[in-house]
Amino acid sequence: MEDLAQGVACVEASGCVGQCSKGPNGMYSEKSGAKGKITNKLNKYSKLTEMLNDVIQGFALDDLQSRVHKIKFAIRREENADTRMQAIEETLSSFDGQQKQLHPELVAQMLCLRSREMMKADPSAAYNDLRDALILRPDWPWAFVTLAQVLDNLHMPRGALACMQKAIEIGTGVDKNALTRGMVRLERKAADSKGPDVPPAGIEMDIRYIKEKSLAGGESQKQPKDKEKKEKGEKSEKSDKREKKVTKDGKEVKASKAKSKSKKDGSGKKEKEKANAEDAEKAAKEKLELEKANEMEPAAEAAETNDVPEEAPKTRQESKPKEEKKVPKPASEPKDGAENMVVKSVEAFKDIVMQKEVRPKNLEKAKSKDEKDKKKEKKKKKTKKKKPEKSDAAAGEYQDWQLRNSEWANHDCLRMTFACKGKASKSFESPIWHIDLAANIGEDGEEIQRSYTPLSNAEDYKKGVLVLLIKVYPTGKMSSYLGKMKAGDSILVSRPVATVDPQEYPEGAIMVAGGSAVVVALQVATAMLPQIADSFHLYLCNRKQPDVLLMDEFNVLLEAYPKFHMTNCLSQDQSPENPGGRSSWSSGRLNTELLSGAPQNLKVIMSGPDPLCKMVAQTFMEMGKQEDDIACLDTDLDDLLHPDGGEEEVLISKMKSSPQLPPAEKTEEQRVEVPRARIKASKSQVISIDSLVSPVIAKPVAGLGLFSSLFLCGCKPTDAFSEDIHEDSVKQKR
Ligand SMILES: Cc1cc2nc3c(=O)[nH]c(=O)nc-3n(C[C@H](O)[C@H](O)[C@H](O)COP(=O)(O)OP(=O)(O)OC[C@H]3O[C@@H](n4cnc5c(N)ncnc54)[C@H](O)[C@@H]3O)c2cc1C
Repeated sequence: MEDLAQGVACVEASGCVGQCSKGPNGMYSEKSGAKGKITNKLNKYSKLTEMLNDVIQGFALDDLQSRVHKIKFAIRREENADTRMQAIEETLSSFDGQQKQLHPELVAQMLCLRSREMMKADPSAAYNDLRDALILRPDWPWAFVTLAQVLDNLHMPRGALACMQKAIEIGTGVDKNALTRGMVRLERKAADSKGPDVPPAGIEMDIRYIKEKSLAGGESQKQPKDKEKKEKGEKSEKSDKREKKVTKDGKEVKASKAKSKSKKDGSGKKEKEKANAEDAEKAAKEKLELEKANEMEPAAEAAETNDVPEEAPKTRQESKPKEEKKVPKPASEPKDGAENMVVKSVEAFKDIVMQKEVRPKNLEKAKSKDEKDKKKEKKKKKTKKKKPEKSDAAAGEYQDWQLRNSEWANHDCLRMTFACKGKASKSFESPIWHIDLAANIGEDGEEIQRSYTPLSNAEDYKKGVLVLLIKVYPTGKMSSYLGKMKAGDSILVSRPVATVDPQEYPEGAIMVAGGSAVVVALQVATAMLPQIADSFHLYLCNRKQPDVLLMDEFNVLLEAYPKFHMTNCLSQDQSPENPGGRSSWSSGRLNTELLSGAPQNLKVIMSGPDPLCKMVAQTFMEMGKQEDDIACLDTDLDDLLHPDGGEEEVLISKMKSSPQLPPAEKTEEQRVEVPRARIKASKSQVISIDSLVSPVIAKPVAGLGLFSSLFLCGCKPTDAFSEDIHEDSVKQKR
């Protein structure tokens, strides 16, 4: 979304918009922070562009942008790594010069995608791609986030931290809370490493902002200088060695001399020289942009010798001819129209970069003003002798909760009790709610988030108590991690998040729950039963009798509410002989006959493994229900019912037959100053308006006030619950 909105809107992360079952959702509002128009099910490229069209007047993409964004959408969802890489390479090589000049952001985005593919196998290539992406888009937070991952993989936590800081500082299009959590882990790593980062061979730390922080710190703070000196010595030795070339007669000479010799020999062809000159001009300009935009390490040796050392920052322009600074500027002597145009667009791009460069300074000013204001505020508070309010999790942050106790509720379900280490949030948006748990798991410390519906209630949460019932899957990332937690261990817990809005079910509902979704079912039933006009029908699906949990609680509700009907389905077991209570029991899988027993005017809520939810949705649709009448809490219903998706999914294969991207439609003259909206996407994001040059649209955006906001709720329903038969086919969706 952020890529699509570039130039017209900044996308920022925020909290949930409370419609998880219909997510991913997008929300646009006129005032930052206030809730506004929500668009549901933003799970297709076409739906994203539809929403932007809808809320941002004047939003438009040219053919090239549309095509590349569709390809990116498809690449991100493609499971086969080779296919992804092929599509990326094809797209990158299909950009022509004009397209690159007109849409540098698209090239940067593709480079970033490629670096993600290569970060494990070839981190130095991944680094170089990101470096090139940052030449094209120096203020793109996502490139810094990706660079952080690359440096983290290279065991360079300080450099990674600097990248994360930069991404947070720029702030658009990233989930700052998630990044802050990532920083905690990196800080730990940096503390453990006790010294400056050590860049491995092949990584030239040439982005000064990152380099300074990466090579500083710890006990060895003094070392970097010596080390740098030493490195520099080694470097010039190295570059000296590299400069040496072997002439025909077998003598080693300095490369520059070798070149002038070849010139004297008359071996250099005129065309080659011209091409070299163009390359050199381009490379010099790009290097200049990067130095300015990212405070790149100036190539000291080059300044001295007028040569660009071979180990100078590598763009994919490959090698740079040594005489580049002596080359007459093509700009002053345009040979033909096309050449002139390219030079012009380079200049135009430079202007854009320079303009963007101004932003951080403005930000700095704003920041120092902010700091002054904060200081004033603090002073005021001091004089009033008021303690500063401790922040809670209401803003969407996670808090540390400590495991106090855990016990097995049956053969695979753990009942876990947590206590909040700080002050727990008191803001609840719905009586049907859940929390998200987040933890860095596995060797890579990958951040995993999963949703869980507490057994304990809202009042308990406010007091800082949380009881969860967790079904532990041996192959499940989060559940097996939880299974290994010991009393005293901590985990990050989100503020309460709305799961469904009971107001949308005034008559009642039909609910189908598989396995551990029993907790969700109990909460939904408890919240809905007192207020519904008709009835509530629960189908609880398990494999065997010992899997069935919380029947005491359900029996209490069955006693209290005659409008509550419950059917227990045991797919691999007989019904119990004397189950007690009002619930009915059925042996065998849930089927059409059982489902048709519920009143067909009621809407459906499902939670469980994908195959179960898919079967239930299809059955109800055959009975005449619309997709809108069915909510799936775990997986996007559209994905379940139409797994082959839309046009973007077949785009990668189509690309092979027509790899050439369409010609760019707009010239740089068509770029105009437009107000920049601010988008909020969630796990959500806010749009604010700055004035930036937009490469996206030709018309100024009208009608957006200074605080216009668009929230994008990424509350993508997570994977399914266990319903016996389907366990292995459940795919992680989050
Ligand atoms: C609103 C909401 C509330 C939820 N509340 C609870 C709750 O109270 N208690 C609870 O235990 N879970 C709950 N879940 C499910 C939970 O979020 C996770 O999906 C679940 O714990 C599995 O995550 P994992 O990381 O362990 O498994 P993953 O790493 O995501 O999955 C890896 C493998 O584990 C197995 N597996 C994982 N999940 C399932 C499944 N659901 N059914 C069958 N096999 C599976 C599969 O073999 C799968 O391939 C809830 C989900 C939502 C959306």
